[in-house]
Amino acid sequence: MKTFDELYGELERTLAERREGSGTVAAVDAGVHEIGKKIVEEAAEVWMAAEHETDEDAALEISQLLYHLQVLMLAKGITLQDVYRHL
Ligand SMILES: N=c1c2ncn([C@@H]3O[C@H](COP(=O)(O)OP(=O)(O)OP(=O)(O)O)[C@@H](O)[C@H]3O)c2ncn1[C@@H]1O[C@H](COP(=O)(O)O)[C@@H](O)[C@H]1O
Repeated sequence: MKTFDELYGELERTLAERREGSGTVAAVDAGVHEIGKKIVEEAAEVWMAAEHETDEDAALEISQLLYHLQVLMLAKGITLQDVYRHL
């Protein structure tokens, strides 16, 4: 288990080191357009799981959406602080 901030730090390191076999490296290399499409897909899966599946299923989909949002943040160079100051 890890927190939102811990995942962001891990992904930062993964990208800096361009870790072999990393889906995050591949996603960032694919670019913002492709990441954006994935975010829309994951958001729809969150909605469907929340309406039609279990809370555990919804939690899983939410975790995937959060991951892909972080991938977009890292692709754009948006930090946690950039986001948190709007919360
Ligand atoms: N938390 C996540 C995470 N959540 C979601 N995903 C990605 O999102 C996909 C889930 O999307 P779907 O349910 O649509 O599954 P899918 O249709 O098979 O998706 P695709 O593989 O086709 O894109 C997964 O297959 C992963 O590619 C994640 N990929 C990585 N992480 C974490 O990120 C860290 C770095 O991972 P790597 O970059 O892969 O080393 C590790 O701690 C991982 O646990």
